[in-house]
Amino acid sequence: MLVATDLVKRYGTVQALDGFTLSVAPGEIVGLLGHNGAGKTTFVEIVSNLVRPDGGRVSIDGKPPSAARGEVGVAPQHIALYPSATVREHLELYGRLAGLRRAALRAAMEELSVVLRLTELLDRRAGKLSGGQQRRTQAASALVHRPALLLLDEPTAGADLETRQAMLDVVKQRAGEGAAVVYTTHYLPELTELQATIAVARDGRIIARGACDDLLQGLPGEVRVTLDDQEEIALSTSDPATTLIDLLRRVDRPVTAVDVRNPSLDDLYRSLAVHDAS
Ligand SMILES: Nc1ncnc2c1ncn2[C@@H]1O[C@H](COP(=O)(O)OP(=O)(O)OP(=O)(O)O)[C@@H](O)[C@H]1O
Repeated sequence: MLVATDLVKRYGTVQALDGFTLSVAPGEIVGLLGHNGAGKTTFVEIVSNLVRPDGGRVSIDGKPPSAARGEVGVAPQHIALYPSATVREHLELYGRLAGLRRAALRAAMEELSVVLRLTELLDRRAGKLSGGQQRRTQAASALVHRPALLLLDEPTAGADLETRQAMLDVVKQRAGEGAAVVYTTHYLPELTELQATIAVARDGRIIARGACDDLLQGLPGEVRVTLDDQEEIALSTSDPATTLIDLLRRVDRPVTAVDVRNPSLDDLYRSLAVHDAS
């Protein structure tokens, strides 16, 4: 669905993208990770036709971004709503811009209002909504025309639990219906919940890409055993089960608690030394 190859983008002396390559299949959710400044937003802006690359190619269902705008839904990182327009007016505007009319527009608005918990807010002005309510309105505006490609740039930044869950639900639903999704986030557990594949960006390119389980293979997990006098033994291991059995054989005091932690996305992130560079 989305194929981006060797994208290059410079801003003066800053190399925002430096050979950024990423493909997303229909129905796939790609969790795009990376430190601040890694190039994630620049990539999203190029695919949404807001920014022109200096080099490389983007194909959306075989078309360049300029010819594929109707197939793309974008929820930018920063809130971009019209403060004096209501939630309903936003949905109508974005739906109409994408060619939806009358019954089809009403049905799309109603469905999204339910799933993004906006029904009670439809006649409120966007400028008067809370941050989470604005996030949901922004996502609804991106989704109303059922785009085949969804670009969600940190859609849950600053969101409370209800907003986060609504966002995850709608993303799963749309991917289940065949949409390709690029989902940038710094909250790694969301990607596990979304069963996303992972792409890690660093310095303007993708340095790791694949299924979560494959990327985690071989990374160390942790085994933690607490003894009766509260002493704790913690071992880093790539084979937690065997390490635990060995450890339990060796300790000669009563064990009061055992904790086995398999490698997580946090460990992957750390192993790639992806630190917040801001
Ligand atoms: N319009 C611009 N003008 C100048 N520099 C820019 C512009 N947009 C992005 N950059 C620079 O390009 C680099 C990549 O920025 P980008 O916003 O793509 O990173 P990001 O991975 O989305 O970061 P974050 O996680 O903070 O959102 C950064 O060094 C940034 O300062």
